[in-house]
Amino acid sequence: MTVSDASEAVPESVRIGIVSISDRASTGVYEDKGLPALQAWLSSSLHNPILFEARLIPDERPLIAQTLRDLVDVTGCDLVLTTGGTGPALRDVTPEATLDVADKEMPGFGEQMRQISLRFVPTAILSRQVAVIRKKALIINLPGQPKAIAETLAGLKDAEGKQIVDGIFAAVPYCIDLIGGPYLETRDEIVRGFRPKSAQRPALGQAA
Ligand SMILES: Nc1ncnc2c1ncn2[C@@H]1O[C@H](COP(=O)(O)OP(=O)(O)OP(=O)(O)O)[C@@H](O)[C@H]1O
Ligand SMILES: Nc1nc2c(c(=O)[nH]1)N[C@H]1C(S)=C(S)[C@@H](COP(=O)(O)O)O[C@H]1N2
Repeated sequence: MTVSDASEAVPESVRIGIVSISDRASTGVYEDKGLPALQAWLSSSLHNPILFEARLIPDERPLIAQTLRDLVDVTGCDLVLTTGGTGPALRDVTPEATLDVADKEMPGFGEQMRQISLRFVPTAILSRQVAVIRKKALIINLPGQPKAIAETLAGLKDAEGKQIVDGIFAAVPYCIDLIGGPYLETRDEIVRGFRPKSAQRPALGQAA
C-alpha cells in the first residue's frame, strides 16, 4: 500500500513522564498508587500510542528538579505529570522544584485545578500545584491523593454526563501543539481536548 489516506492514519506517539513524589511510597511504607493511576488515566484518555517514563521519588527539592530536567532534556518527554508534594507540609516542595526548572509559568492550570477540586473537597485550597513550560515540554503538578488525579484531569460531570467543570486536560493538547509537540487526540467520552477550529485536524477515521 503506497497511498496514505486519513482513514488509515495512526496518531503520533507521545512520550509522557509520570512522577510520583512521596516519602512513604518511595520507601515502601505504603504502596505507590500514583503511578498506576496516572498511567491508567492517560492510557484510557488518548488515542496516541504512549511511551511512559515513570519515576517514584521522595520529597527532595533538588532530586525532583533533577528528575524533571532529565525527563525533558535527556529522555525527551513532551509532557510530564507529577503527583504529590503540593500541600503546605514542611516536606511538600514539588511546586518549588517545578519552578526551579521553568522557562515559563502557566498559572491557568493551577487555578483551574483548584476550582475543580473545590467541588470535591474544601481542602483543595491547600494544594499549591503549578504548571510550567521547559523547552518543548509541559510539566504539570497534580495533588497526591490518587483519586485527585482523575478528578483534576477530567473535571466533573453531572448524573446525565453533562460537563459541569472542565478538567485541565482539555487544554493540554492545544498547549502541546503550541510548543511544537505531537498532535494529541483525546477520547471524548473521558475528556474532550479543546482546540480552536483553525488548529483542528480531521478526526481519526475521517477522510480529509
Ligand atoms: N504515591 C501515593 N500512593 C498512595 N497514596 C498516596 C500517595 N501519595 C499520597 N498519597 C495519599 O494522599 C495523602 C496526601 O498526599 P501528600 O502528598 O500530602 O503525602 P504526605 O502526607 O506528604 O506523605 P508522603 O510524602 O509520605 O506520601 C497521603 O497522606 C496518602 O494517604
Ligand atoms: N481533586 C482533589 N484535590 C485535592 C484533594 C483531593 O482529595 N481531591 N486533596 C487536597 C488536600 S487534602 C491537600 S493537603 C492538597 C495537597 O495535596 P498533596 O500534598 O498530596 O499534593 O491537595 C488537595 N487537593
